[in-house]
Amino acid sequence: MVEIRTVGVVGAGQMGGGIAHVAALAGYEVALYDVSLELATKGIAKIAANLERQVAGDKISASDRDAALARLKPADGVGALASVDLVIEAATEKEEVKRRIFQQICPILKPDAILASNTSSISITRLASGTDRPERFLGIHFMNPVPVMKLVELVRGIATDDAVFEASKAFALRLGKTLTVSEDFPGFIVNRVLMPMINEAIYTLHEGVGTIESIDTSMKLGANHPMGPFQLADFIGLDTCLSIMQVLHDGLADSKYRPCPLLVKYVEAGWLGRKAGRGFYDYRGETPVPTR
Ligand SMILES: CC(=O)CC(=O)SCCNC(=O)CCNC(=O)[C@H](O)C(C)(C)COP(=O)(O)OP(=O)(O)OC[C@H]1O[C@@H](n2cnc3c(N)ncnc32)[C@H](O)[C@@H]1OP(=O)(O)O
Ligand SMILES: NC(=O)C1=CN([C@@H]2O[C@H](COP(=O)(O)OP(=O)(O)OC[C@H]3O[C@@H](n4cnc5c(N)ncnc54)[C@H](OP(=O)(O)O)[C@@H]3O)[C@@H](O)[C@H]2O)C=CC1
Repeated sequence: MVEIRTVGVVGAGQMGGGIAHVAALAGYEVALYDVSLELATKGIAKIAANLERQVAGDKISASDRDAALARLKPADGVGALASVDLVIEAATEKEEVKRRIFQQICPILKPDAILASNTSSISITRLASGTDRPERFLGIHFMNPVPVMKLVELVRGIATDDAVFEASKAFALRLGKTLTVSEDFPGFIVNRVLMPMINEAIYTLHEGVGTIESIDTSMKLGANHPMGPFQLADFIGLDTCLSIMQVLHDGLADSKYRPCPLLVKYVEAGWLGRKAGRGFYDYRGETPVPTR
């Protein structure tokens, strides 16, 4: 069986940071790579703050935190990925961005390194075909926030080796996650179900059926969701939500997946949700205020 000891994470945003966080806590040496050393270093500072939250909440000890931080290194260039056993790509949900990253890193990786994508929706088989290692490529899809959410969806491409799949399974189990396996179709399981719900909430707003607050309250108190659909969309990132809807719409060729024009407008405005300070809510004040 292939053994994973060291991990590289590409993309130091909310998901890459979360993946690096849980991998370091589980004992893996982790290199965190982004377009600049500055962004990778910023990502590690965010992880330190989230580890601190877990110490404050008695979820981990101060020595667990220190040990995890000692295992995390910001990468100064792709060379830092040359010795890792597993790379998890968690960059922006755009196929061309991911393809460019794979072209850039594949020549540097060990020939037997496993390459995984945390994509929310894009075909694993298609991404794999743009690499030098379709047999050693798969989807390892974490949920946000990674340190809190229990699920990891595993997705094999048409060519994924059994040994690679088993090693990835063992890795995710060592992180304490519960696994589901999805076939490689647009949005896999979670986003095939979740994202049309969020998109429908946006249509419900767009058509004037309810306000942002009334729709969020309805779904929290009426369906027991921990966050309303607008809070959740802002949390995920509206650019990511739109990209996922576009993958569902293109890949399944059914008009029921058409992205709501209001979602498109928010993304075009750069109102991408919490990470941008504004989305369906404005986060720049003391408390979030609905933007319509
Ligand atoms: C788009 C995709 O491809 C797939 C996806 O991920 S879809 C999105 C899936 N995620 C969801 O649906 C999240 C839904 N929301 C929730 O479950 C909850 O609102 C939440 C867990 C995010 C926050 O819960 P909350 O009770 O409102 O907030 P809060 O009290 O601040 O946090 C709960 C706990 O999580 C911890 N936490 C939250 N974010 C954290 C982070 N990034 N790192 C570490 N710990 C974190 C907090 O420290 C807190 O721990 P304690 O209970 O020990 O204090
Ligand atoms: N948000 C969510 O709830 C979830 C997202 N995902 C998936 O995880 C992936 C990342 O999402 P998320 O973390 O939310 O997005 P973010 O926007 O928070 O982070 C993406 C990161 O990737 C970086 N990046 C962009 N291009 C490159 C590149 N060429 N090389 C290295 N890094 C790059 C971005 O840098 P810069 O800011 O400079 O562009 C940014 O730091 C996506 O595929 C998404 O679909 C999966 C599960 C849940």
